Amino acid sequence: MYESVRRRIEAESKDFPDDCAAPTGHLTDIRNLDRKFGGRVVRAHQRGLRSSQLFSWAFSPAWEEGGTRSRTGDVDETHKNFSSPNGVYLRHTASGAAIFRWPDPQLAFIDTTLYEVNILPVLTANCTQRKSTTVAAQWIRIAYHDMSTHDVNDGSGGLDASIVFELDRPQNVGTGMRDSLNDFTSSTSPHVGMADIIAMGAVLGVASCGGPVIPYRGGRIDAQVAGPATVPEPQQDLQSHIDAFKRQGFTQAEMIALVACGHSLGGVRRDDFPQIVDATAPNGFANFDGIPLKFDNAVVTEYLDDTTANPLVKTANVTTRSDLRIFSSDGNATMQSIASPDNFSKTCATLLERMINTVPKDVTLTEPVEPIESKVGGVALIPQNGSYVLRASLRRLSTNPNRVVTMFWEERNGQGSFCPPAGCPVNSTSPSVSGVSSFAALKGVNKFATYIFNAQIPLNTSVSKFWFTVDEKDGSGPQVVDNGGSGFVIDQDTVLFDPSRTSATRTSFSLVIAVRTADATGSNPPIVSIETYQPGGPDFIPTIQTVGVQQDTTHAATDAYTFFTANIFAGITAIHVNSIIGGKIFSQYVGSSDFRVIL
Ligand code: HEM
Repeated sequence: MYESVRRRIEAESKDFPDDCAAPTGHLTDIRNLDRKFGGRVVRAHQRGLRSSQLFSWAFSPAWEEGGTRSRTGDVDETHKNFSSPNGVYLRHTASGAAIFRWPDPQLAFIDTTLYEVNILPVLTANCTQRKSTTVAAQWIRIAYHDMSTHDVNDGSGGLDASIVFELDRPQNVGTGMRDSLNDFTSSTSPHVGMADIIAMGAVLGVASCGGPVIPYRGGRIDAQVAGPATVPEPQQDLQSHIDAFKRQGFTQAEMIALVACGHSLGGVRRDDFPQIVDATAPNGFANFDGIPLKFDNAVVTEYLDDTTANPLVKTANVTTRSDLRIFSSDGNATMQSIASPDNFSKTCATLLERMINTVPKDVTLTEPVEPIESKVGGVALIPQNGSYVLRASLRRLSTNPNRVVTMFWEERNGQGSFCPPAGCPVNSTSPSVSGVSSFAALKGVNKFATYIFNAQIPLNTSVSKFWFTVDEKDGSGPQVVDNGGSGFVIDQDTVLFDPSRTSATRTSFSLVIAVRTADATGSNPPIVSIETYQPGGPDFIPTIQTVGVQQDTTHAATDAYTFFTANIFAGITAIHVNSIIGGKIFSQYVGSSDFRVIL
């Protein structure tokens, strides 16, 4: 199936408009799909994106509606790319923060990874120490090295995870690179690749050591090949450093400040640079400043008052005193300007944000992703015991014991025949209260409250959409949560991932897909396959595979559905169910966060 769709993309790509029209509507063919993603499907393909990755994008919209790669600004905001000289390509919205329109697996995943109790914030919590340095220092260094391939002259390179192909270069010496990628790889998903996670690492690392909270945007695209070998090295002369930073998009003053910001944490390892760190250094490690567990201005003040032990300033090997040459290159003017804690923090916030947003010119980043106020997830429509069960959850950013959350749904068939005009109401279970990440706490979020719904829906009416009201019982009245007006649309009920019949062992999943029997038989048998996403192994490159799905009579045909099963490895973290039924393409994405919730 993928081959044929790929051929169609190639055949038809020449007359795709290159504008950013993003029509809504059903996904019926690949042409619409490409338009829906503003031409990105074809452009990504033309750039040589692996077709497997392309199809992860292409088939990513859960329930077809919404469009996963549609950025949060698509719905109601201005739609313009701004580029700054250093290759920061951002789409701006009037509101300034990303707007979550379910299903948007990209934003949902970023929110989960940054703000829920998750592996990345935990790994760097309270500026965790590791191998004489900190996790945060390792994560900031890898982000800079990955970004260093950017060239403002042609917009190529930048933070694109090309580092995974560059690890053997002397510029990237040190265990910190592989340590970091090992930390990151399980947190990737079809919509948030390694480049996005590297950028997240820098944001989380800085904040975890008491540094500024840098806004996080997603949307980077992982490179498929190595970039140029352009990471600066300590033995190079000042002019080559000025030239390198200029090519990356930073002026000389910005170079001075950015190096100071980066070298606020961590230090130099003797194993990696024996010519810089001598044998007397404790544990073979020389810190850049006297407060290595804090992202602060000590690297600047110690340099200015000459109490510094920064190895790149003081090493006996004059050739490798790169920080000294850089810091003093404008007569210390820049270092003096960032000597106060406040100026240091503000300058570093700006420059580090620019660093992580320095991306190849054809990448458009989302708006900053703040904790999502009303996050819908775990949605599944399951044929069961003579009706459907519609499962869904609504996560709110605070708890309130008085709050009443009600779900409403509307029929797909025979509208008005079953539900009143205001929709069929469904009560939630008592909310489950969960903790937040340390990063969410810095944004003022202390607890999540999640409301779970199980709506019984007749098979003959089915469901077209659902929405919620949230009443805080504080006199302000119920607030409608309806996905920006569209409701949470269940686009189709022909092919449904069935979590209730799916089973898991320690090593595998037996995934069950329900196909409506009327469409599953006859002369046009359904074609169902599952594309699976498994995060990268030792090479840090994810595996995307297509798995065949067989009709499975161990689940007796019932409730107008026939069941298909695929056996997949338990290490899979996301799936796309792709099918052609009666000549129509159907797609359902079940992302990592929902995989956990639904199963
Ligand atoms: C001319 C530019 C630069 C040079 C020559 C340079 C050089 C170095 C060297 C030699 C190390 C020691 C690495 C090791 O021992 O394995 C280091 C560490 C580090 N660098 Fe830079 N660097 C530069 C710019 C930057 C920038 C711009 C950043 C980030 C904004 C940065 C962040 C770091 C961090 C966080 C570490 C500590 C890593 C750890 O402790 O594991 N560096 N740098």
